[in-house]
Amino acid sequence: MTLRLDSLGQRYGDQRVLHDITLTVPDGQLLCVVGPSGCGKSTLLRTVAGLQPAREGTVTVDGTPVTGVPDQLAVVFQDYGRSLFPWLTVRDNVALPLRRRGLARAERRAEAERILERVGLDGAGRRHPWQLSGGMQQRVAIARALVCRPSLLLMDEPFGSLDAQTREDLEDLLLEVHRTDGTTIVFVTHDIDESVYVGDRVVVLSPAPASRIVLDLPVELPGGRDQIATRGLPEFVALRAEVGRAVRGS
Ligand SMILES: Nc1ncnc2c1ncn2[C@@H]1O[C@H](COP(=O)(O)OP(=O)(O)OP(=O)(O)O)[C@@H](O)[C@H]1O
Repeated sequence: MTLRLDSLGQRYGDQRVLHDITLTVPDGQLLCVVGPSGCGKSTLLRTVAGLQPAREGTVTVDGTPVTGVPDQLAVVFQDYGRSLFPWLTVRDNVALPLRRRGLARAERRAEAERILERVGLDGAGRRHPWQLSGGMQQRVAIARALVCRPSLLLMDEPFGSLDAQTREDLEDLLLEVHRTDGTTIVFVTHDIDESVYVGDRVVVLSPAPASRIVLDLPVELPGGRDQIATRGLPEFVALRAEVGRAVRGS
């Protein structure tokens, strides 16, 4: 799916949050959005998700203006603990979005198990979210987002509160999903290293108020991504420095 923002502006009352954001995310691109706290990253995602109407400008998905939650869209939030239903098993949490598809219960469960295996949670389907670690819960949230095979995936600081090892594992899981499914992904993070590691492209927003795009950087790195080797590449270090300078405004 191709996502297009055209002169997008957002405000809350008198507070101008986003200003003149123009951006095209081609089908299958993994775009990272980085910016200081409060610059409007979550607001941007909520607008793309159709949860909040654009105050200025337009958002289109495959040429159609977004007026409500687009079909084929899935969202993963940072706050995985609150996004899962504690009274449902892991498998039923993951299967929930399939209800709208009219699949029979057995089919929903089989599909949920298949996705759980893909995110490395085979065997956890009968447990409840509160019986899992934070990293496992976030895998469940990712599985639930993937179960409907979305064409557009929005992720709002999804790994922000995880320990470093779990975070790296989930970054690699995301890259694997992106490689095999070709999903268009908008990934919000405040972590500069993470943006360069997972992104095909990094967009940096200026500080509040009236945040705008101050850097739009393609990420071209040789070879496949590897947590140790990639982060040591001179190209990676140079891109990280460029994003860092843009975030700091210098
Ligand atoms: N529903 C709302 N009503 C009023 N103001 C809001 C609302 N949501 C966000 N804001 C304000 O808009 C600005 C941008 O918020 P937003 O959450 O989009 O930023 P962010 O870049 O995602 O921040 P962070 O990195 O801290 O999560 C902030 O000043 C915030 O207080």
